[in-house]
Amino acid sequence: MYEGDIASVLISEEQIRDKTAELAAAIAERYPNGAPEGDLLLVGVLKGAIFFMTDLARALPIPTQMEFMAVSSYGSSTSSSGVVRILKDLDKDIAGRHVLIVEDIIDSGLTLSWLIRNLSTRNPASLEVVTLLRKPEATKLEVDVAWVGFDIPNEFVVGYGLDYAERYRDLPYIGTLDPSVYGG
Ligand SMILES: O=P(O)(O)OC[C@H]1O[C@H](OP(=O)(O)OP(=O)(O)O)[C@H](O)[C@@H]1O
Ligand code: HPA
Ligand SMILES: [Mg+2]
Repeated sequence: MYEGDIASVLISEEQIRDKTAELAAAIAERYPNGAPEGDLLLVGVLKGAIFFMTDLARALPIPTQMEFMAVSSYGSSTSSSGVVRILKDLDKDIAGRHVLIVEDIIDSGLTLSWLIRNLSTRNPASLEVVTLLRKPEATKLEVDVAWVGFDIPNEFVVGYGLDYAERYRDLPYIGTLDPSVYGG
């Protein structure tokens, strides 16, 4: 699949599975009796977080509900446009709910810092973040994140939900993209 486009496998399927189980156990400790004001509400950030969100929900030993929000700042580029747009808002009110934002990656930090600010104004009972990946060298805006799966080098990655121009999301692992694909 995608022969020649992937320069290297950075994180294997098995590593993703093990890390998801580890994160789920850590998250469950934070909500020992589930969330008191109704089930924990997972807010997945489309589209990148879809695979992580569904795997995490199934690994969590506490009841959860799911909402999705779509925001976009990358389009078909490998760097953030700097402008975050809501493409799809939450369907439900989150006031009084325990909310866990589920992200695939924190790169510049722009998307998440914007999202935290936006969701905070809706008065959730608590608001935490779990991200599978983070690029510490690329982060421009520090974001308070409770759980991070992997810190990775500052390279453009694809797979397991992450795209380049909408491609490669369906890869089961996370890999680096050969620069020839985006003309680098
Ligand atoms: O920390 P940042 O520099 O803001 O980058 C992180 C965000 O960028 C990607 O989303 P994208 O805008 O590509 O939308 P997508 O998930 O639909 O691919 C990714 O899924 C994160 O949401
Ligand atoms: O490295 C990345 N890959 C894919 N999408 C992204 N969005 C932010 N950073 C990345
Ligand atoms: Mg994208």
